[in-house]
Amino acid sequence: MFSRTLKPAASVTFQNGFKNFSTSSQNNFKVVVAGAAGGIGQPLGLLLKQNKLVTNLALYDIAPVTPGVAADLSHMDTPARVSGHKGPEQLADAIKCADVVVIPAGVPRKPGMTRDDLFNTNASIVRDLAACIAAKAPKALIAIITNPVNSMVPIASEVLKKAGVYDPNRVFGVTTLDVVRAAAFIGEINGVDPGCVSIPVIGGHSGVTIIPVLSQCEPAVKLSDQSKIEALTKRIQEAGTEVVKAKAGGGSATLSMAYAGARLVCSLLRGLNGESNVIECAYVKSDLTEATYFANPLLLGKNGLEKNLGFGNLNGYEQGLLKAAIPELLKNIKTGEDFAKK
Ligand SMILES: NC(=O)C1=CN([C@@H]2O[C@H](COP(=O)(O)OP(=O)(O)OC[C@H]3O[C@@H](n4cnc5c(N)ncnc54)[C@H](O)[C@@H]3O)[C@@H](O)[C@H]2O)C=CC1
Ligand SMILES: O=C([O-])CC(=O)C(=O)O
Repeated sequence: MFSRTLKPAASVTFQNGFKNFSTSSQNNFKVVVAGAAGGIGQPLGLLLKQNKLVTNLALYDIAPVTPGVAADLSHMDTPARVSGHKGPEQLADAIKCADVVVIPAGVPRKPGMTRDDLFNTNASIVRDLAACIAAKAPKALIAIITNPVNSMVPIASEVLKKAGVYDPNRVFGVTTLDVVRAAAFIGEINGVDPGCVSIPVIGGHSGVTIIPVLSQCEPAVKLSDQSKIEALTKRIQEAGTEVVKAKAGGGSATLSMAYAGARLVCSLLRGLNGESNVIECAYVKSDLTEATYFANPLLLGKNGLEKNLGFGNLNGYEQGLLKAAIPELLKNIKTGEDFAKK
């Protein structure tokens, strides 16, 4: 559907379509949504049920409505077979033989909270899900939506390490919404279809760790004034809070997140399916900076992360953003690792 070029970090095609699948598709992937009954989980299930690469869609949640969500989606006339799994005793069945597990399980923010305020509740949820994935589907690609993403990815990674099945190429923190938002805002500024905007967003997924690399945007952002570039950067960094405030206690972004999550899962499946030049930004184990996890454009393939494409040249302003992000990322990563090692 969309075709993008990401430069200078990569000069390959960047695609986010849900429907443009190669005719040689393997078409038999099992995708698990853990947290499937929630604000993100339900529309994410709706989008994944329409993905022709998904033949088996397993919906897991602890909420009583879970079998109902599965029954509801199963009436759609698309090929994916839907199963519902409610509660920890049905988790192993949901996870077994998964190709991709996407995790939106956990509590969202209310106004006045930071993503870090969610850590205490969400850390054990992600730890326990990761432990089950390690046992039942150790080769699955894991896409973590749950906040704080910057700490949840290190937790899942440590759990997989302890179980002896860690593969850094298979664990992704979902930062796709930052990319989607940046493209939406720039599309509006430039007066173009946001689907034609290619913009890498690097770093992590909270406040100052979200670094839109506006100097690499294609087409170029039509803002000449540095103060406007800074205001746009700030808006992208604080876009989650913008939604939290607008929902006034009713949670955080769900629909745009489901859209972004479905895009990443689709790209992971296209990579698994052998398609070439599939590129997405995500937060992964990294040695590009001092931070041991970092988000930037990645080439996806049959084993998950095929090649880390780096982040190319940053201008002076962006270098300053990176400098501000690193201490925060280091702190978030340590919090996650310390929790998992307890
Ligand atoms: N990475 C990103 O860009 C974004 C991340 N988020 C995060 O996604 C998470 C989910 O947000 P919403 O869907 O709005 O929340 P929600 O409260 O609507 O849904 C969460 C779901 O998780 C389920 N759940 C809780 N504990 C569970 C467990 N142990 N196993 C399985 N399911 C469990 C709940 O029953 C509920 O159905 C939050 O942590 C939020 O901050 C939200 C937006 C963007
Ligand atoms: O802001 C939040 O809490 C949810 C989130 O991560 C986002 O919308 O980017």
